[in-house]
Amino acid sequence: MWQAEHVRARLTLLYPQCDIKIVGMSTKGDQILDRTLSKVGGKGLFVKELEVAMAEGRADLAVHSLKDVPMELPEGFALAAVLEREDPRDAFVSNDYASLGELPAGAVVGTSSLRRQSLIAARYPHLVIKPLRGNLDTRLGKLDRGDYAAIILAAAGLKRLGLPERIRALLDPADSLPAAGQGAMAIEIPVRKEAGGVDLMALLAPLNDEATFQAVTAERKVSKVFGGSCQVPLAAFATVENGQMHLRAMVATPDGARMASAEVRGAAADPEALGEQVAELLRAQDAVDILASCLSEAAQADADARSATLAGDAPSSAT
Ligand SMILES: NCc1[nH]cc(CCC(=O)O)c1CC(=O)O
Repeated sequence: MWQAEHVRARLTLLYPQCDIKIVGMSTKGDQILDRTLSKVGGKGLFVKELEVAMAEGRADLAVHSLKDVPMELPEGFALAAVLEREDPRDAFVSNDYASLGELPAGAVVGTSSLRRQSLIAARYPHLVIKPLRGNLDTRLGKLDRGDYAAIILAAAGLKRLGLPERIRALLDPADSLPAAGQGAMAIEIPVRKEAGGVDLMALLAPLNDEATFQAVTAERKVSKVFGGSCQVPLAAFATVENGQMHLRAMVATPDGARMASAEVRGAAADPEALGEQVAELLRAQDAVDILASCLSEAAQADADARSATLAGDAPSSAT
């Protein structure tokens, strides 16, 4: 809702004659909270209902966290703008500790992101990672209740909601490489064919931030090359300065035991090529094999859960 309000405010400044209404919606990704996103089926969960509303003409555009937008949009939809990025980093949030490095052996860290899980497991094998889902208030509530010693959240969400003081430390991208698109908002529109309608793409173009657009295009390319799912730990993060891009990416197993990482620099004007290059470097480090082992592990975990249920055990829950 904050993001939708933000886009409305920006559009109202540009087009004061427009009356912009917000249609608040809750999506599957908001509703299913007892499973990690990778188990609910991943990307698309925060997006589908909004696309249905646009297809039915109940909405003209949708505002998303780009991180939750699938790499390939369904036929008939397009991204019209990517707004200037908020802080893309992961944030360490705790009431008792100032950083991951301070946490004692056995301390419980909350995150449901496979990417964050594998990065923490690789660097801090003495910590225990437990799932954590829900909106920001729910997650902070669980931390405050003492369920976790610390939790990892996107800094962008905390900053947008006016809670920057909850951030005890910002994780250096060199240690905790952000997810593709993290911290960026995107506007999705239906590509309507009928003549005489307004050209939404052109109307929204002034909200697009070119450097952010280039960075996230490269990041999303890497993700797309490796299947674009959030069933696997994958990070891709680009910065753009003076037309030059620095793109870093990583794939790993959830336990952090196997990891491939690579970086490239080049002209920001050709983000897809840089995405391809970094993907090529990752492939040379067995990225495909690493990801295949993640997927077979996930399939095995699902099969185990199913047979446990069949055997009469309580279904496993992620609380
Ligand atoms: N569904 C998870 C999600 N999608 C976008 C954000 C944060 C905001 C952003 O990255 O723009 C979050 C929460 C988190 O990672 O803590």
